Amino acid sequence: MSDGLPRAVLVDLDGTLVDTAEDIVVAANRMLDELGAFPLPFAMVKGFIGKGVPNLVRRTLETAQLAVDPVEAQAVFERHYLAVNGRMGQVFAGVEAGLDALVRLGYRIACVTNKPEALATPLLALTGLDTWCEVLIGGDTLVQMKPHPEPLLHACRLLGVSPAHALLVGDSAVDVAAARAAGVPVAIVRYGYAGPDGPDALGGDWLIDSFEALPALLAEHRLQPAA
Ligand SMILES: O=C(O)COP(=O)(O)O
Ligand SMILES: [Mg+2]
Repeated sequence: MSDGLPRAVLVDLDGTLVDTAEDIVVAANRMLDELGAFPLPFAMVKGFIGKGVPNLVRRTLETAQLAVDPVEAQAVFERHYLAVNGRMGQVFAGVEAGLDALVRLGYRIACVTNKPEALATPLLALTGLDTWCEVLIGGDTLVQMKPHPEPLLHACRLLGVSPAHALLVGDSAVDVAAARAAGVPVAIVRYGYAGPDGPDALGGDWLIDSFEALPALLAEHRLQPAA
């Protein structure tokens, strides 16, 4: 039963909306090449995605045993990433149809990602996902990024929705931790970048195979849009 409050769906980007791993790994390996190191295997760099670009660059440098300034290396990574951003990245099956159904039902959508704004904004535009996402909180929009609760709380404030009346859809332990700290229910996609133990081990409230499952899940749990 609806109490007339507006409802929102907060969505993660990498591994949830878009399969960005190939673009990210290419950019990381071009950074290593420019800095004079050999490339790292795809699965290894993919495992560094989810805790923001500074963490990904730091772990890539450590693994390649490169002693260079991480801030300078990050600038190199971001230059290469901007050049390939969205080239190989694919929107996961069901995302567009699921988001479209949610918006038609009256849900408001915010993208809450640890990807910096300068990379997330063009990716949402290139993929057309900005059609449905009315708010973007990037990894550098605020002082804190996920797993801190503030990006989720800030998105809720911008959409005028209480955290308990929002839902986060994500793919990683960082998403679950941020959601728990913010008091936002969380659904985990089975197809994302969950890490070695898989999505079942993350402890989300629900596991979904596709965004197309969201309208029914939200209705069942009474996270309904305003009447
Ligand atoms: O940039 C990252 O590390 C991952 O970003 P995400 O929060 O969209 O998964
Ligand atoms: Mg993610």
